[in-house]
Amino acid sequence: MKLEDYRNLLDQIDDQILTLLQERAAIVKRVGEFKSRTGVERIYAPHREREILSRLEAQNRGQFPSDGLHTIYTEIISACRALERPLSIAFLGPAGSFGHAVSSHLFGKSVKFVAVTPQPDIFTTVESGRADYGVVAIENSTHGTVRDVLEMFQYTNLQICGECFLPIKQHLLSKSPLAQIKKIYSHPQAFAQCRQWLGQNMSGVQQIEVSSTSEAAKLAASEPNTAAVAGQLAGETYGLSVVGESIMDGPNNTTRFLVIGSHSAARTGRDRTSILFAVKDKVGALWEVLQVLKNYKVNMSKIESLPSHTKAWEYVFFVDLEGHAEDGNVRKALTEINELCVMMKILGTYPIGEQSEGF
Ligand SMILES: O=C(O)C(=O)C[C@]1(C(=O)O)C=C[C@@H](O)C=C1
Repeated sequence: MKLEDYRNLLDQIDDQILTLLQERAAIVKRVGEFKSRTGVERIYAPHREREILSRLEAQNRGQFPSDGLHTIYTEIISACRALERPLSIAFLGPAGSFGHAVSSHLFGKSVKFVAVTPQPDIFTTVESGRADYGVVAIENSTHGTVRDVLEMFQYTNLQICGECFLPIKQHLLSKSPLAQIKKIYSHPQAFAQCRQWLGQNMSGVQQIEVSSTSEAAKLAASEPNTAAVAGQLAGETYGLSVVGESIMDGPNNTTRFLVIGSHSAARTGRDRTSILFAVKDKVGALWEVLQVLKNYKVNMSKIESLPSHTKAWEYVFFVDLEGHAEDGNVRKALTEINELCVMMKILGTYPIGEQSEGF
């Protein structure tokens, strides 16, 4: 066959793909009409999106590049979802942050992005309806919990409806050569993730903490002889070069992000449930709660204590459990924990996050 013949075949395939995309779009519009008529489900159905992506990835068996399939399908669903109603997503701004990268990985490009600073304000942005969903960083594998985000869960009625694990690569970005850098901007978490490299290679250079890595990149782009510790997307967004590549101390530096909105997700079979509770002031109170989880064979993947903010030295516990809140064993365990505790709140039940490709 000649090159032209192959190209003719590709044209025919592309025509078929286009016809199918048009048919898909028409059906999704009807799904949107059905949802608004009946009110059965929200436009964004994270469990359903996960089901589609998992099914196609399993069926593909690597015949089409797996990352490519994920990206294409995220964008197909994003464009179709926008036909029902375009969604707005709040992330830690300005543009180019890791939160921005995760938001577009999860929701695709056919959404309106709303840049918000600092992270706790993402909660108020969603609560007030200025955005439909928010994406917040909750913990990092090297540096631990993002406390100001965790604390917000004590006060909000928003629900967690998704999560995503993002391998984070921090770089030293600048318009100037390394030897001329006098000041480095970054978010405190990013500085903490790169402490060793900065100590060895940039000792004596002033470090200035700012509200996000993308803000740091924006500042470094506007001032000579400055640099930012930030990710690749921030560097590309503000036209900075990589003068120190992958400078993080831990090789598997990963951040966990949560999606918050007005609802949780339905069951997928691989789910997580986050709860917050306060125990009674008595011997063994926390042990009793953990015993309930053991009895119902519910695996706990995280526990973190926070000051209760109502009384000095009183604590609330933030716990992640494996399973959906409607799974029999989880439901029974939650009922018993609720009876044992002074307060218990389900923060959300949602599909276990996948590890997204690094940015
Ligand atoms: O199945 C639905 O609920 C849809 O609205 C359709 C669709 C899709 O494009 O397949 C779009 C948005 C939802 O988040 C999930 C899936």
